[in-house]
Amino acid sequence: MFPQRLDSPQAYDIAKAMMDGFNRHYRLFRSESARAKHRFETADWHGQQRAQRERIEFYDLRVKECVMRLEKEFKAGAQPMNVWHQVKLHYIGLLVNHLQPELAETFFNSVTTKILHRTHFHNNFIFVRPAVSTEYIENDEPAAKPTYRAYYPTRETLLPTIVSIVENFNLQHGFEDLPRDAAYVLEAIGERLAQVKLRANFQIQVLSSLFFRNKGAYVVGKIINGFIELPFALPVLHSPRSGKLLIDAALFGEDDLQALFSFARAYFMVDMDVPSAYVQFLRSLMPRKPRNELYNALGLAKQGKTLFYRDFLFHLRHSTDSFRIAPGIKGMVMLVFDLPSFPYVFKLIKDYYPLQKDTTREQIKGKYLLVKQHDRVGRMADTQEYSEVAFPRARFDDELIAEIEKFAPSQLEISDRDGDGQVEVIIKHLYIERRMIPLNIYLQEAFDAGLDNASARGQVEGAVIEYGNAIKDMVAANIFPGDMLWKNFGVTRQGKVVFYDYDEIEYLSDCNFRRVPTPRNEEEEMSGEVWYPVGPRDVFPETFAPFLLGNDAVREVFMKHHADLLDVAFWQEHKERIQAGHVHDVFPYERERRFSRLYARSTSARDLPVQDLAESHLSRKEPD
Ligand SMILES: Nc1ncnc2c1ncn2[C@@H]1O[C@H](COP(=O)(O)OP(=O)(O)OP(=O)(O)O)[C@@H](O)[C@H]1O
Repeated sequence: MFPQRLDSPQAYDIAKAMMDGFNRHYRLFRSESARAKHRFETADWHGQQRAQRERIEFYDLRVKECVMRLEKEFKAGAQPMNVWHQVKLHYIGLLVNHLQPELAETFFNSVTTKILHRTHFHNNFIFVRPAVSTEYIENDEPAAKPTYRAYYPTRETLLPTIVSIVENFNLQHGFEDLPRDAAYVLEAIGERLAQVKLRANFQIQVLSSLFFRNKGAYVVGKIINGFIELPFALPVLHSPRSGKLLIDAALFGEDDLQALFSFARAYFMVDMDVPSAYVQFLRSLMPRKPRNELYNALGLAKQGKTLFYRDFLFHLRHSTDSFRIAPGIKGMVMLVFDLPSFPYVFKLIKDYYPLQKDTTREQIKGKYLLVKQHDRVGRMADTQEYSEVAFPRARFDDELIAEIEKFAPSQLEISDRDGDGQVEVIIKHLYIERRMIPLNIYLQEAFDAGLDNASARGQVEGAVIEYGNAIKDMVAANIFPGDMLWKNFGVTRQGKVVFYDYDEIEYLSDCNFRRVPTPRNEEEEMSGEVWYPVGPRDVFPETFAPFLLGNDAVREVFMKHHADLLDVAFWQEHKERIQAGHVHDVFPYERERRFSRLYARSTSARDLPVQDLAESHLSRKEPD
């Protein structure tokens, strides 16, 4: 029970020190995100990638600092429960006019659980649910930017409005030809508005900060007319020709936006006063995207993790199915399980691996961390790392328990640790990621349907093309997946192929791509074994074929679209380009969507023949 009197002389000071710790964290996080604009303006791509990587570490560093301060100044761990209750009440008081209360609550939880030991009883001390609302928060200071701005164009003023939307971001680097690009955007919008009556509330709402990632900056907003809302994003890039800025494409609708904000991409850098207001706005553009993934996409991963866990507990209460071993071929190093009614998988590192997997728990964790910090280019699933996760024992099927007892006993505790009468399965360390359809299962479904069936053939063709594209995107981003078997890739809701098996991943620049040497004698030639010496990072692309291309239909599509993946020169050239310092372009939309493909850059969009514009309408959507 909470005390009715706040009589501890130290409680306020502890709460205040904790709040100072959070404020320092958010100040540093925000200024690093805000500097993305300058890095974009000056085309400092290596700097942008470094900052994206380093910012991920900020949170844990600040939590550690804060724990140390509380221990040193207040002997926080030795304070009685009564004082901790008061600390929480004071902290809630400090949250009332805070602009990031939900993040500050999560920070409180992180610090408190480090100081006090995690038990059910201590749920009283942390924020299991938010105590302070995030609705309608705005920074009222005169110099503060609003979360979004509204523009009220007419049909006649749409073009200058688009120009001023972009100019208002005040980018300190000139555009190649902004009126030209605005005309392209206008064409794209015009197609959607042509037959529509403009209503009294016709407006364009645009988030006040740009979204930066890699070599791009994105304007994000929505067009509102009557009861219709149309989400859009405009990618701004540096032109490879002139070095000046240009709007590269116009993305519209929920699917385009989902692809931009995909869990398989790196996090954005956005200068935000009130992150919850950004999340609320983004949620109105993508209502089916869980809030935890939006926080993740904004680089606020700890908040993402907190929300995910709350959603998960809520889902557990409102479902009755059981955790089971995930469908597909079992992993050699990872033990994977899922809950059928819930769209995520849970992965734990096994205690034992077969001989061919020469690795350790620490090395595997290192590979997962590498992926987290690297640009995932839409091709590598993001994972959230959890420790000491408790599940109700009654919801685990016995086969799964037996599997964990056999392969990962060090990770398993089955007990009523918190003494509430409910036996729990407690897993020491887990990764959680989005569930996909394993590519081998996806292909098998098509084979089972019979390849004389056009849709099954299309499924194989699409999957094999996407598989090769996924590898090529990773290669461009300096990632060699290591194990490229079909089973290590998954297919997302929108048909995109994404990699998820990270234990053998390497930087491409660390690999040696080699040809298989010519045998020197008959004995070598006839040998069924590898007779030539192989170094730990040697890769022989011509040997991929037997593992991948056993099926004729698959082989035909693969050889038509991706035969270069079997050629050592392909890999070597990419390695050299990366070593020369080239930073790849990542387009979170199909290349056909680029204005440079749709329209000849030199002509004004208004001069284009009508069918060219109509074609742009037909271009395929980028799947997520
Ligand atoms: N995100 C996911 N969605 C759906 N199924 C998954 C996912 N991740 C893993 N799986 C399933 O679990 C299996 C093992 O996962 P994973 O490939 O990560 O383990 P591994 O031990 O690293 O594999 P390997 O033995 O190839 O090294 C996969 O083959 C797949 O069937």
